Amino acid sequence: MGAGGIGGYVGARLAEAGGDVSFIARGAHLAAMRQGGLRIQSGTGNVFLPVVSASDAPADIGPVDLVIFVVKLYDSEEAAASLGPLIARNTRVVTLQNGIDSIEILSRHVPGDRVIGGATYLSGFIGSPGEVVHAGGLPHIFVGGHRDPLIGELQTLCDRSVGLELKPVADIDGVLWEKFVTLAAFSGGTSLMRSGIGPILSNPEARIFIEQLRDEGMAVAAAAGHPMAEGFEDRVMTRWAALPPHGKSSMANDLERGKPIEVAWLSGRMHELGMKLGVATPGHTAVFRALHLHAAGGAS
Ligand SMILES: NC(=O)C1=CN([C@@H]2O[C@H](COP(=O)(O)OP(=O)(O)OC[C@H]3O[C@@H](n4cnc5c(N)ncnc54)[C@H](OP(=O)(O)O)[C@@H]3O)[C@@H](O)[C@H]2O)C=CC1
Ligand SMILES: CC(C)(CO)C(=O)C(=O)O
Repeated sequence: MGAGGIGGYVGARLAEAGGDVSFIARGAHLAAMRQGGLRIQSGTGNVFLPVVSASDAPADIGPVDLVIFVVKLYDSEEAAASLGPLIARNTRVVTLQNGIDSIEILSRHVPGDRVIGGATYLSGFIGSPGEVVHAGGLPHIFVGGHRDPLIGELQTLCDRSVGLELKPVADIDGVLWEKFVTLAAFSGGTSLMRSGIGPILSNPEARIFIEQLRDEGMAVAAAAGHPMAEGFEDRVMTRWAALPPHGKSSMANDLERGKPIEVAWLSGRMHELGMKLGVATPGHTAVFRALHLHAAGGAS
């Protein structure tokens, strides 16, 4: 559901590994996929699927074993409400969306015990209709449901794939919070400073700002009962260093293209939690307020 930067990439890799994958997309991207298939440009090997099952109507596809839910957060409510025709008695819905709100949103539309949280450090975007660019990042996809046989089947498929490393975990909440803190800093920093991560880390003032965002996120997470585990700062650096110097967050890419942005669920959520929990978040509050102007896309 949402065959974009992440959904298009992950779906194509699963199809390449032999999975039976249908893509839910819309607009020019859907039209191009129907006409000419789906192309993935990737440093770990390009993919071309000349014929794909793709539709904007879940009813055209019908019940499936697993839905991978990767629309933007601002499209979640509508997309989740449309999932009905895909859901059978044993269907699982795995969300790889950023932030900490996705499971709750999905659980308003799908029975909560079918919803499985997840997070990925892959990076991708739609380069042109029908083409997804894999921009690097780490290939890891963390998911809950570590004892679920369906996740076991997904694991088998990912093990056969190129470039997808599925990691089922017992504590998905911890993973989601760690991704949230890491990403809120990365997205806020690369969006507000309009720069890739390389120049930010090598400029002393810019680096202080992105590290401040990281530290504010850590303080908020701790106050919310989700302290970052030992070695967090090192893991953040490893993730940021895995991206090319010009690598930006998906939010920064969307901002540049005049698309709506997920700031309310990232720096905005940090700001809101900070107010509620009594944690100062001057950096995230500044990002949220400054980018609020562009939250709905359009104007630049
Ligand atoms: N991109 C990345 O590198 C990463 C993204 N994420 C997270 O994954 C999620 C998805 O991001 P990303 O892959 O970048 O998103 P994209 O915008 O690239 O892809 C989402 C696609 O879903 C389509 N879509 C939305 N709603 C519907 C619908 N109801 N029916 C059919 N198609 C629909 C969108 O169409 P349209 O374009 O017309 O809106 C778009 O093509 C976000 O929460 C993001 O934060 C997580 C890790 C990395
Ligand atoms: C930083 C990244 C690519 C994960 O590595 C991401 O989650 C995003 O840009 O939204």
